[in-house]
Amino acid sequence: MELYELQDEHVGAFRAKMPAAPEPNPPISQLQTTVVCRCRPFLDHDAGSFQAVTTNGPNIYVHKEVSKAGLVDTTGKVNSKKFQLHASTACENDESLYEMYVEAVVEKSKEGGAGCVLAYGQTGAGKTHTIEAMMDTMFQSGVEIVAVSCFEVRSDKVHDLLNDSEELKVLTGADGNDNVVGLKKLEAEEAGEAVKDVVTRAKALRSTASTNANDQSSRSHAFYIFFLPSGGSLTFVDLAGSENKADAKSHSESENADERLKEMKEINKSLGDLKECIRLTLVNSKGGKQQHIPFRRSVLTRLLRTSLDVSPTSAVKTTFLCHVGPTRRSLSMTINTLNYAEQMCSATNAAKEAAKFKGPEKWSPKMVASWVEKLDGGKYATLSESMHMSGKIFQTMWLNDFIKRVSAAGGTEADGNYIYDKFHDLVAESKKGNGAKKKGKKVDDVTIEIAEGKKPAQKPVSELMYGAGLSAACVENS
Ligand SMILES: Nc1ncnc2c1ncn2[C@@H]1O[C@H](COP(=O)(O)OP(=O)(O)OP(=O)(O)O)[C@@H](O)[C@H]1O
Repeated sequence: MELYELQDEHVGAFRAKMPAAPEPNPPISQLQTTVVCRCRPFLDHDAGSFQAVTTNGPNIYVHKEVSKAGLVDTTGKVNSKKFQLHASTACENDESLYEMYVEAVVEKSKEGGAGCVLAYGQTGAGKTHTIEAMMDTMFQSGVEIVAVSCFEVRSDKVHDLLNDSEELKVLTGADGNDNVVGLKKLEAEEAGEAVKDVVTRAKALRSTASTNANDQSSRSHAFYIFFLPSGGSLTFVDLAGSENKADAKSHSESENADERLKEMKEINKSLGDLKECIRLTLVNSKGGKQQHIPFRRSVLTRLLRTSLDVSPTSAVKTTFLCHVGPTRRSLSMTINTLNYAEQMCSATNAAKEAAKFKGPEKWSPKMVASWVEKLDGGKYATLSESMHMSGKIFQTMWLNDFIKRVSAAGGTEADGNYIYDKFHDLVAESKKGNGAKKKGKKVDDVTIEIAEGKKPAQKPVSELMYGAGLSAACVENS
């Protein structure tokens, strides 16, 4: 028996012992940003390498051979490392994948909102396969499309895939959003061909090349934008794959070696910028000192900015489909992809938690009284009864009036000063985004309620950048 077969047996035993994954709560379709891992099936060229990825609901395990002092265990033992996203899938067919993770995004666009489905991951992991299958399934399901635009981002420049790869500029509008200017928007009835065929034509113009990992590797980031009768839009993004040294080696042996290597560096740079934005999005969503997120570092991150908004009130409903290869051969890239996917997922979850936090100025009278009761271990508990006023009233109250109130309840001037200062500190804190989340700070166990059903008004798609639907002003009709 070959070693990889023994290793496969150990992975099989690991899978057999795995408990059933819990149902996602809340259901995936209710998330504004969803991060899913898709592991592509085994292909002929994977032969000779063991199955290094196990998917089980939100849990993804990667497996690596056990080795001691540089020697691989010859009995085939494997070690496992766990990652957690919103969901994961291995052998799901394309239709099921669409139903589970893409249909809700399409529905949002049908209602007039903005949706984005984005494929991320290493080269050869199946991004193009998935994005094309998701678009095809959408066409087959009869979604009505009124217009389409397609472009690619190559070497930090935008090229119109419906207009002979014409180079276009990205400009920042008065609203701060970045838009591709002059992009061709082909109306369905004007096109004289089905939208599906328009997309096929656009795909043919996209730059591809052969690499070690993939015969038909995409050398650019492709954006396909569909405009729906509701005014909503839906964007499918097929990112170029991140590459490792082995792929770089194949480039150095190819005919256009210099060009290929330059291309690879550009792709890795833009993906590096994207990773940095994801990393800092996580830092910021955890509260604490807010960091500058360098969205402007590359055209890719400028254009993905609204789709990277992980807050539950984000204007764009987004599904990130992170792709990994199934074998041991791609393990280091798989771990890298999952690390960033996990950061994105954590950022989404942290932003959701942060949104639950209600600043003290929004507290009910009961919450204010409860806070005073527990302040400094109950030192001011006897005054809490006289504190039945809303956080809003407390915030606008003058100090002398507050002290009078405290004195009437039997407190001292110093008590009044102290409580007044503490409350205003808390208001300032929450405005900085730190709120109750900041380490060492507690809003003294006051129940922080979620402002249910109070979502900010959705911006009309026409005001948003491409990811949320191309700004109508910036798309030139054919
Ligand atoms: N779910 C799948 N089912 C069957 N075949 C698949 C699947 N995913 C990927 N493949 C096959 O794997 C190969 C690589 O897939 P694909 O070109 O989509 O990778 P990619 O991630 O887009 O790569 P690159 O970044 O290099 O463009 C292709 O031959 C594709 O047909």
